[in-house]
Amino acid sequence: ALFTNPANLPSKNYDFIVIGAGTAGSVVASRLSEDLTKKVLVIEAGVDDTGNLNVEVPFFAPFALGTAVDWNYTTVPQQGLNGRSITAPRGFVLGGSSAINFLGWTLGSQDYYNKLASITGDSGWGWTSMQRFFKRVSTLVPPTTNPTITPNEIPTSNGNGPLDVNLPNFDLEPDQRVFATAKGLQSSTDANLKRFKYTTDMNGGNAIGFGYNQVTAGGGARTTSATAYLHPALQNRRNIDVVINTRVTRLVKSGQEDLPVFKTVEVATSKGGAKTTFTASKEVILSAGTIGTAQILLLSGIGPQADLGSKTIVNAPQVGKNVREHPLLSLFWNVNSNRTYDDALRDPAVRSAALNEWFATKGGLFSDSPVNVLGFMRLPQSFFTASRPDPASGPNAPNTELIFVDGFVPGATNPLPATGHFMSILCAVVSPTSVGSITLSSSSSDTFTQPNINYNVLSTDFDVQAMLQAMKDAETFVSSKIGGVNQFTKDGYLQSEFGDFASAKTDAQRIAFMRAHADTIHHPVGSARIGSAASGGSDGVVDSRLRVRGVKGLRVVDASVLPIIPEAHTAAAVFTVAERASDLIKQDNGISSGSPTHSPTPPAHSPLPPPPLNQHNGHGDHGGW
Ligand SMILES: Cc1cc2nc3c(=O)[nH]c(=O)nc-3n(C[C@H](O)[C@H](O)[C@H](O)COP(=O)(O)OP(=O)(O)OC[C@H]3O[C@@H](n4cnc5c(N)ncnc54)[C@H](O)[C@@H]3O)c2cc1C
Repeated sequence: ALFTNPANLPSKNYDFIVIGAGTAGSVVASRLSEDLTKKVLVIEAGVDDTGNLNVEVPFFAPFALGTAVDWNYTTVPQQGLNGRSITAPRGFVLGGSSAINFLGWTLGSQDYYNKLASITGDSGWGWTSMQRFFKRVSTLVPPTTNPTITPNEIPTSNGNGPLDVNLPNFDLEPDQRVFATAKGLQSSTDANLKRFKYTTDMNGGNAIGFGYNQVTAGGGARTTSATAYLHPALQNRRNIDVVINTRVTRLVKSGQEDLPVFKTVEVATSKGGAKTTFTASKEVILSAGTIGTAQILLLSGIGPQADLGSKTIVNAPQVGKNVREHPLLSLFWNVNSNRTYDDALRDPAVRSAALNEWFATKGGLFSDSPVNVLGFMRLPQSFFTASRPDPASGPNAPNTELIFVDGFVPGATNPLPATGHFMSILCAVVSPTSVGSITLSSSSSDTFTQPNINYNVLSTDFDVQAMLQAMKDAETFVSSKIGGVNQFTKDGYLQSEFGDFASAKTDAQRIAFMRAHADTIHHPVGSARIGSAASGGSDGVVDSRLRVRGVKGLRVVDASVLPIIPEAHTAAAVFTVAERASDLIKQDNGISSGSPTHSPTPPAHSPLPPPPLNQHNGHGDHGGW
C-alpha cells in the first residue's frame, strides 16, 4: 500500500528495502515484489505523481523543473562556465527523474554495452546479453496521428515491457527538413558532410544518425517507472509498501560478519525531526540516483577516509568521484512561421486551448515532448590525435548530438523573447571527458541539505573543442543544400541567427559564447561506479553484481553505477540496468526470475482541472518554459 508517513507503516522489518522510488528503484521494487512471499518496502523522499499535469502532459516536461517535483539542486560555481552555478534538476516524486525528464528514449550503442562488459569483466553487461532486458522494459505503441511516418521508419528495438514508448504524434516544422538534409548529406563525397546520417532506429545497435526521437509516452500521456512498474505493483500486490515524503538520512551498520553489515535504514520526515529505522532481512537496495546515492553513502560513513575522517566506517575512496555529465548549448534562429510553440509559452489563451485539446483528445501540441527530432554524430576523424584520443565507446557510438526544437528553449541566460518565432538547435557533447564529483557540503550536513554538486562542465580541451565542432556542425547542417536546394530556407522558413550566437563567428567568439551560455542535459552518472576488472574492482564502489564493496547486505542500482557515461540520453540505460539488477538480486537470494514480462495494466489517470502553469517555487531557472 501507499503511505505518506513512515509512522503508519505496518512493520519495521521487510525482506528488501529499496531507497528511492525513482527510475531504477521502481523497476527493482516491482520486480522483487513479483515473489509474493517477499515483503518489499520502498522509501521515497518526494511526492506522489498522481494527477500532476506537469508530469503527465508530455509537452509540460520543462514546466516541472523548479516545482515541488524537483529537488531543485544547484551546482557549485563551474569554472568552465565563467564561474556560473547551474541548476541540476532531479525528480522528487514517484518515478524519480523518469517523471520529469524530457521523455527521450535512446538506448545507446552496442559499443557502449560491450565496453561496459569489457571494463567490468562481466559479459552480462554486453549488448547481446542485455537484449532481453531492453525488450523487457518497453513496448512501442503507435502514435495517435502522425501520417508522415512510413512503415519502414518504425523502429524495431522495443520489446513487450510495461513502459510505453512512441514516435511523435505529428510532424513539426523542422522534422522533414532535418530528414531530407540528413538523407542528402549521408551520400555526399565530402567526408565532413557524410558524418550527417539518417536513421530509422538509433536504438538498434548503431546509435549514429538523425531521426525521430522515441519518447516514453503512449496515447498522449507520459509513461514513467511509476506508471509502468510501481503503481501496477501497488495496485495488485499486498507484499509491497511504498512510503513517500520520507527521507533516508543514513544507512546504519546492523551487524558485523566478515564485513560490516548494512541492512538498517534510518529515515526522517523533516530536518531535525524524529528518526526511525527499518531493517531488511535480505538486502537494502540504494536507488537514490547519482546525487542521492553518493550523499547517502557518505552520510553513512561509506566513502573516502580522506574526506570523512573519523566518521569513516568503510573506506570507499571512489564514492562521489567519477561523475560524468553531458554539456549542452542552445543555438537559436528566427523563423518565418507562426506555428512554432513560442505563442503557447507566452499566451495563456493559446496554452489553454492546447490543454483543452489535450484533455479532449489526448492529442495536439501538448501530446508530444518538445523534441521530435534529434541526431547523433561522430566527430571528424581528423579531430582525434595521440594527445586527444576518441573517448567514445566505439565506431557505433557518437561524440556529439544535435537536438531540433520547434520554438525557443528558454534558460538561465536565455530568457524567452517577448516576440518572434524560433527554431532552436541544442548541441550536446555525449562523450565528454570532464570529470566531476559529489561531496558533502559540510561535516554536519544531512540529506535535507544539498551536497556539493560539481559537474566540472567544459573543463577539458576535448569537451570545449567537441562543443565547438557541434556548433559548426549545426551551422553547416542548416546551410547545406540538397540537390541545390536548402531545406530550411527554401520557403523562407529559416531566417537569421538570433542572440549572442549571431555575432559569435570566430572560434574564440564561439568558445566565449559557449562558456557564457552552456549548461547541461541532466544525465549525471558514475558516483558509485562498478569497479574495473583491470583494477580488481578497487577503482569502483560496487562490484559487477552491483554489491557495495567492503560491506554486506547493500547494493546500488541506479545511474550512479555506470562507470562510463552512455553516449545517449540516460533513462533507457538506467531502466535496463535495473531490469538486469533485479535478476541478479533474485539469483543471489534464491528467488526464481521466471517473472512475467508485462506488468499489469497501469491505472488510468482521471483528468483533473488544469493547474496554473506557474507552479514554480522560485528556485529553478527554467521558469519560462
Ligand atoms: C530534467 C531532466 C531531463 C532529462 N531528460 C532525459 C531524456 O529526455 N531522456 C533520457 O533518457 N534521460 C533524461 N534525463 C535523465 C534520466 O531521466 C536519468 O538518467 C534517470 O532517470 C536517472 O534514474 P535514477 O534511478 O538513477 O535516479 P532518479 O530517477 O532520479 O531516482 C532517484 C530517486 O531517489 C529519491 N531519493 C533521492 N535521495 C533520497 C533520500 N535521501 N531518501 C529517499 N529517497 C531519495 C529521489 O527522490 C528519486 O525519486 C533527464 C533528467 C532530468 C532531471
